[in-house]
Amino acid sequence: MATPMNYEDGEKVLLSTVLQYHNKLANVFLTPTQLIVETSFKPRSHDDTLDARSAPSSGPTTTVIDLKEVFAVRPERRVSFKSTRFHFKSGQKPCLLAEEQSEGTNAFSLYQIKRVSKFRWRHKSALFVCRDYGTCQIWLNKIEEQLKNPEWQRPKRLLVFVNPYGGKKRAPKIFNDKVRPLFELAGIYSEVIITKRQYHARDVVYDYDLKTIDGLVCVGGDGTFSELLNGLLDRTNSEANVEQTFRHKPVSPSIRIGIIPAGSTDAVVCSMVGNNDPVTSALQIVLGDSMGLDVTALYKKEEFLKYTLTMSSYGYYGDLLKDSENLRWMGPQRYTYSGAKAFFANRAYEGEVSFLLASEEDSHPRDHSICYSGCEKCRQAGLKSQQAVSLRDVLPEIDNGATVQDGWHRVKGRFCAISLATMSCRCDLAPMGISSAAHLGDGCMDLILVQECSRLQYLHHLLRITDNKADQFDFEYVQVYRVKEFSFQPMNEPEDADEGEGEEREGCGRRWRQHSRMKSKNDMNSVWNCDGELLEFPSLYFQVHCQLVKMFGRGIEEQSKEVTISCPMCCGGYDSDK
Ligand SMILES: Nc1ncnc2c1ncn2[C@@H]1O[C@H](COP(=O)(O)OP(=O)(O)OP(=O)(O)O)[C@@H](O)[C@H]1O
Repeated sequence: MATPMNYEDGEKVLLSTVLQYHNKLANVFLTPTQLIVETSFKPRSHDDTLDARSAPSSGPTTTVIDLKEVFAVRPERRVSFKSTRFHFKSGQKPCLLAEEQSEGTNAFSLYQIKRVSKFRWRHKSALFVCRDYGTCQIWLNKIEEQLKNPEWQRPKRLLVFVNPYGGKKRAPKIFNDKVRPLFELAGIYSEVIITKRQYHARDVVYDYDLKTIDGLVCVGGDGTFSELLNGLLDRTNSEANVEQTFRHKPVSPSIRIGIIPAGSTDAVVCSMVGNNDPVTSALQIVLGDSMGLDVTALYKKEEFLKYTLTMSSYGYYGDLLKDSENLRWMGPQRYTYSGAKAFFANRAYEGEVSFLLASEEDSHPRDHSICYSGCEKCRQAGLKSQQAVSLRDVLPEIDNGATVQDGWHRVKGRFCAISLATMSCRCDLAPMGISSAAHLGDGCMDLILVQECSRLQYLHHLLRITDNKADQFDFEYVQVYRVKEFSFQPMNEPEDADEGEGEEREGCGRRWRQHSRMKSKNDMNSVWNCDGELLEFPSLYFQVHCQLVKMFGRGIEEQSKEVTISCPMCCGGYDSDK
């Protein structure tokens, strides 16, 4: 075994030996963050076990494996050097081959992610063969040690909720076939709870001993995630003695949440990853990447109702959801069907919207800046929010008939749709999202107002949402603002609202209730669709909180990076697609 030294880039070399890598001999170096494989066989002076004259004369290839993208190292069955395809001339075999008789395994595999297509990840393995058992053990131990780098915050124990009811009811199969094997390979222990009813995940999270786990994972849709998030935030606030009163300051939970998409819309995952591929999401959890996600607190007038994450919408999307609730048997197709019905009804609702604009430096919904992994806007916003800097002082001029008072802007009118997007809300039907330039962690919401218009005009707007290159806001009857707070007052306030039957439970300063049963008795009004939950009370107030929750994930990668092991030899590696 060679003595420690520095590699060419200055990184400390922890181990260096000649190993066999994809049937070729290679100088292999382990640093704290990389495994460097030099397959041009030029033995270094530190390795005296090789006969330099025996080096094959293939061209030089250096492969750098980023350990941040390696999630497991595992011993393999012993590999006989004789069975490998060396073509050394007689008398030129390197002397390490003579040690093949020793006991125990002499081979290990390194499991790392690979990018197979836009935003989709899979994993592959690379086999390394050592001269003997002892060398193999040293490599295994040293690599395992590096993979435990505390900065990478990789989870070891997870509490997983699997919703067998949402989407196409495939969550249990997705978890067992695609996710569990990856977690096991990465050495993650997961306690699995199959949800048995609505709010099951929320109730468990409220009481579970969270100190025993490194993260929460839900296998389901946006609704399942919303329940989990609400349970966690309620609990965190309660433990910090924060009453969830009007415009309260919620406390950020220390535990992270991951989502494996298995719902109908999966807008959170699509907005965070770029697709709703369960394997990609599982691999992002395994790697332990973290990112902050904005959360919006929702109030019925001044009474706190819940936290939302994706989109809250009144009018078209509210009517659509209300109609689709009785059509769950249709699966995700119900949204297309109910969407068509709501479109032909072409209703507009009267009311007044009030909003507090984000400051100019927070950017604009039409600035075409997509929130990619490592987004600078979100990074800056996260820093500002930590420093508790108020961004409400600078308010730009706005047009479209809005009046300004006390920093609040007000627009009265009749609206086909009023939507608030806390994130871009990508999904199959809206590949770039409801608001493509919305950010995941900038502490802002995009407010989209579609004034009363004809069916044809509304269709133009809707079609542009499905077109990933078009600007869905470029119409005189559509206005879009980046806001921090928002409220809606219908012109015909319902006098009486049925507070609903069903489950109630004391939460910190509020009563958990099946909000969907709150019924407005006024047909002049629409309903709110908040994260896919129906709220039949029109007067709502929203306030966004910058990066309130920490998620497992890294955001949408701007462009497919090169495959980490970029040499022809790795093509024979194990492919998780197989
Ligand atoms: N065993 C169960 N039986 C009935 N409902 C359940 C059960 N487990 C969970 N639920 C409820 O199912 C609801 C819908 O789940 P989920 O949001 O995951 O799927 P979805 O609505 O199809 O997807 P999306 O929200 O992405 O459109 C959740 O609100 C959850 O409370």
